[in-house]
Amino acid sequence: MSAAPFLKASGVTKIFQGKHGTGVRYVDLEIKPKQITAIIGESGSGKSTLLRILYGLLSPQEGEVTFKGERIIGPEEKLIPGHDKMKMVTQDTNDLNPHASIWDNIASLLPNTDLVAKQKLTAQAVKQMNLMHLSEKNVTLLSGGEKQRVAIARALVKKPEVLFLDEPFNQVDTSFREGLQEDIRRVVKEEGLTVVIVSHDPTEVLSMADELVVLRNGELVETGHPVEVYNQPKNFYTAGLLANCNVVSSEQAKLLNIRTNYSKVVIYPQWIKVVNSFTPKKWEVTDTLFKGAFEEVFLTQGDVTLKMLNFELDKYPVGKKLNIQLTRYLVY
Ligand SMILES: Nc1ncnc2c1ncn2[C@@H]1O[C@H](COP(=O)(O)OP(=O)(O)OP(=O)(O)O)[C@@H](O)[C@H]1O
Repeated sequence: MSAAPFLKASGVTKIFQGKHGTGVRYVDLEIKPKQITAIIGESGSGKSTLLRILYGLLSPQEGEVTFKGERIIGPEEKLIPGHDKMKMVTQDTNDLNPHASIWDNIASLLPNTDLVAKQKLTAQAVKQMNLMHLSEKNVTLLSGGEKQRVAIARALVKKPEVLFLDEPFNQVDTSFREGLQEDIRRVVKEEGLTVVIVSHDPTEVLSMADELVVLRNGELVETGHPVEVYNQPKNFYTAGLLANCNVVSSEQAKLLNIRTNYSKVVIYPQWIKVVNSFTPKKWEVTDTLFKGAFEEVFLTQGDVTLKMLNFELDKYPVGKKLNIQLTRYLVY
C-alpha cells in the first residue's frame, strides 16, 4: 500500500463574506516533503488564507487538509490552533520578549524537564539562523532582519516537520535577504524540513523554491518547478507575475513577423536581440533605464514599445535605430 500524501489540500474552499466573495476556492494541492514550496499571486489572491488553512488556523467551509493521512483540525475543534508538528512565522515579530536576550527568547519555548536537551536544541537553532554572535544581545537592539532570524529560530527550536513562512522577508533589507534565504535552504537540506512560503514578490522566491504554486482570485492556476513555470507559464497571468514582460496584441506582433490567432503575444525582455542586417532599421531607442549591472532599453516602432535588456552599458543611446530578432515568445 502506498504511503499517505505528506500534506494535501482537497477541494479546499473558504469564502469570506464581502463584496467580491474573496478567499480560496476548490484548491487541490499536494505539498511535497523536504523541499520549499512557494505560494505566489497578486495581492488578495488568497495566499495567506491558503497558508492558514494548511496550518489549521482557519477551517475550510468545504474540502479538507490532511497531514500524513490525518485530517488537520481547525480552530473550532482545537484549543490551541495550528498543528503540533508545524510552525508558522509571519513578518510580525512582536511576540519576541523585548526584555530578554536572543538566547532566552529561543530557549524559553522549551520545557525545563531536560536542561541538557534544552541547551543543545537552543544552540542548534541559534546556529541554524546564524545568530551565534548575537545570542546574548537584547532583542530590542536588533535590526528587522535579525529579529526575523530570531522568529525563525524560535520556530525551528521546536523541531517542526513543516515551517510556514508568511512574507518572511518584508522587514529584511535586500542585502540580508539572500543570506536568510540561503540559511533556510540549508536547514531544508540538512534537516529534511518542509517549508511553505508565501511571497508577494515572486522574483524573490524563484531561486529559493523547488515548487511554485500560483493563485489567482482564490483559485490555483498552476504549479511546477520555478524554471518550468517561468519559461513556459500556462497562463498569461503567471507570465505577468513572474517576468517584467512585454505584451503586444496579435496585430502589433506583425511588426515582429509573428502571425498568430491568439490575442496576446508575450515577450520577455531577455528574448530580444539586436541583429545586424541590411534591411532598414525600424526600431528606435526611445529611452534607457540604468539598472546597475544592465540597462533596460526601450525600443519603439509605431504604437509599439518593447523593453530589452542590455549588458553593454551606453551601447544603444536614445535616437539610435536598430534591427531586432526574438529568440522566443509566448502566445495567449
Ligand atoms: N478574515 C477575513 N475576513 C474577511 N475577508 C478576508 C479575511 N481574510 C482575508 N480576507 C480577504 O480574502 C482575500 C484573500 O486574502 P489573503 O490575505 O489570503 O490574500 P493574499 O494573497 O495573502 O494577499 P496579500 O498579498 O495582500 O497579503 C482578500 O480579498 C482579503 O481581503
